[in-house]
Amino acid sequence: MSVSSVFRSGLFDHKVAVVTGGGTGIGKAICSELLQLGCNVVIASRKVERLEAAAIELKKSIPESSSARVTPIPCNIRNEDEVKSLVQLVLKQYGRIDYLVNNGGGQFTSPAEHMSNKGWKAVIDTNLTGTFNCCKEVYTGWMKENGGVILNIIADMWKGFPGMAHTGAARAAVDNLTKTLAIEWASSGVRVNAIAPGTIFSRTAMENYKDIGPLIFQMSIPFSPAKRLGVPEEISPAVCFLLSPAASFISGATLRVDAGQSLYHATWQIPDHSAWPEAPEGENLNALKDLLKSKSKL
Ligand SMILES: CCC/C=C/C(=O)SCCNC(=O)CCNC(=O)[C@H](O)C(C)(C)COP(=O)([O-])OP(=O)([O-])OC[C@H]1O[C@@H](n2cnc3c(N)ncnc32)[C@H](O)[C@@H]1OP(=O)([O-])[O-]
Ligand SMILES: NC(=O)C1=CN([C@@H]2O[C@H](COP(=O)(O)OP(=O)(O)OC[C@H]3O[C@@H](n4cnc5c(N)ncnc54)[C@H](OP(=O)(O)O)[C@@H]3O)[C@@H](O)[C@H]2O)C=CC1
Repeated sequence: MSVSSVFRSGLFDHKVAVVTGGGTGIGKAICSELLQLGCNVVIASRKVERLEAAAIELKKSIPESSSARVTPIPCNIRNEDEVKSLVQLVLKQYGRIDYLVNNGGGQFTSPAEHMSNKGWKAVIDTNLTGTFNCCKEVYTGWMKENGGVILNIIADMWKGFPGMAHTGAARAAVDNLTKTLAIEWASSGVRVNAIAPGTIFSRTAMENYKDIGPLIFQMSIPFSPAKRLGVPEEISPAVCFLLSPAASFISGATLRVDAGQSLYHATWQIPDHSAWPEAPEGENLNALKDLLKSKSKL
């Protein structure tokens, strides 16, 4: 199927997408684009007022000719019962769930040694267990019999995630979960993929880090090969592509949408130290010592 025939207004007419964290940042950009393509969108997250305000704003994305609707449903993805009731409510209201976008998530910054057990669990429960809860309920409630597409938003954790060990571990696990579910659920006609964004600026993402938020995002700029931050509107097109029939042969894949950030150097600074064990004695170490001596003379 050619791209030009797929990406037109009405591509997702009468389809239904559930987007967790759909009221802010990346999630909101995804919902805006899906609505423009005719998709009905359910936005689900914890903060009711913010969710309802976002739904009102998102309605403006709906073309006049479209019958698409946006519905806010409060849900904490960490809570299995709340996820079950989310899926039941969507099926009652819309009768189908074609797409699930697991975008809701996040973390706080902390060196691993200072992370409390509660903080660790909060991040693992949100990003890993929350994603699993949503996948499982949407699959058993609808996609097992009817097919569909699942898209998991993960992160740039390819070189570990110093300063955010909990989220690095959770997102790597979701990368693996994506592959497992792509195979287990293939026979139901369900495709499962992931997107790993680079550093993506939005006001809400920055505010999550309170006072250090502006610094975290500013300091990331030199670490991007693009020498700028991404914005949510640079993630949503990739999401729509992977949900669309243009990606009908893509499953179990993780697409890095990061301007090459994951291939470039990392922000974590390792201070100079002499804590590492000495290299083994021998001609190579001697040659290395000679090299360092001659370097120090320069
Ligand atoms: C930078 C570039 C990359 C950007 C990537 C992005 O994702 S940007 C998008 C970013 N967007 C998001 O991240 C949005 C969503 N993120 C969130 O809602 C939170 O980050 C959450 C996932 C930790 C859940 O939090 P919650 O309050 O619902 O959870 P809770 O009440 O169940 O347990 C909380 C426990 O966690 C701990 N703890 C929490 N904060 C801190 C901290 N600052 N300091 C230290 N510790 C902290 C603490 O132990 C606390 O327990 P306590 O000591 O209070 O008894
Ligand atoms: N911005 C970036 O640089 C990057 C972001 N990401 C990931 O992309 C996703 C979107 O982040 P972004 O838009 O940038 O930041 P935001 O902080 O704007 O979005 C996070 C969203 O997740 C929702 N959320 C958090 N916890 C839960 C929960 N327990 N149940 C339901 N919803 C929840 C929040 O809504 P509410 O508070 O109402 O629950 C919010 O809408 C997140 O998973 C994030 O970690 C990954 C890599 C980089």
